[in-house]
Amino acid sequence: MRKTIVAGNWKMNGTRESIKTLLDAITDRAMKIDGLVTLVCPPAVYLSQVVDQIADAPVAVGAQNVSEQSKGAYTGEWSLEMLQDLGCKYVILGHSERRSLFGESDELVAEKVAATLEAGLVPVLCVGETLGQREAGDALVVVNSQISATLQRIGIEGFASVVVAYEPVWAIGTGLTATPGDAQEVHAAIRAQLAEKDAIIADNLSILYGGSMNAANAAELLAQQDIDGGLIGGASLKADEFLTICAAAAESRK
Ligand SMILES: O=C(CO)COP(=O)(O)O
Repeated sequence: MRKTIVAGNWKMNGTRESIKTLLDAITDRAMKIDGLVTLVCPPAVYLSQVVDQIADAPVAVGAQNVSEQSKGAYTGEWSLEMLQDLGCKYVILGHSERRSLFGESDELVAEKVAATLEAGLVPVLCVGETLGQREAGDALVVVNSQISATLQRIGIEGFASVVVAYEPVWAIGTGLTATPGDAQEVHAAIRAQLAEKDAIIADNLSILYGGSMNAANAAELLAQQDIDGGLIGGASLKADEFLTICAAAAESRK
């Protein structure tokens, strides 16, 4: 059975104080429902604070990135072992901001996914096309090739423990959202690509949508057959918006 996952990617935002306030509001009202995961991904420097504050609340914690290296002379990086040590369960990998601003290639992202699986954490593998690629009619080709790079590295069995997030680059932080139909088309194409290798693994894979998802548009997106949750940026910084999306996700499981 697929999990429904609502993940807040806080990106590079917050202070100790603002994160405490936001998290208090989320943990107060987070729902404990079988198969529903509420996930927050704070900036790395605040991971420890967030893990401590969550205590027994039904909220999981993820990092926004990790090194593929295990330890040593990698100034500015952090390792999977460190994330494990903190009690972090998920890692967002291959976000389009990492790909475009920090030069992360498909191959590097695949390497990070493999290392994350090996460490027993759950990778949230992000894929998505640019506006130019969509306008050229290449959205599915681009997304399928991003998935292929990781598939080659970890094999289909690896996808039994991966979460995929489809985030069209043109929808991130722009207020433009993919129509439910367009998003569903890409989600179905990702699932079909993996189903060619293993139908059961593909069917159990959670595929999240990201890109200007908010309290107003979440229910319609989440109602799509192959949309199993959201990876939320801006709207995850407001507790009410985020919790409304979580409630829509809970409703979509019924
Ligand atoms: O990049 C995103 C989540 O990873 C989406 O960001 P927005 O929700 O701000 O568009």
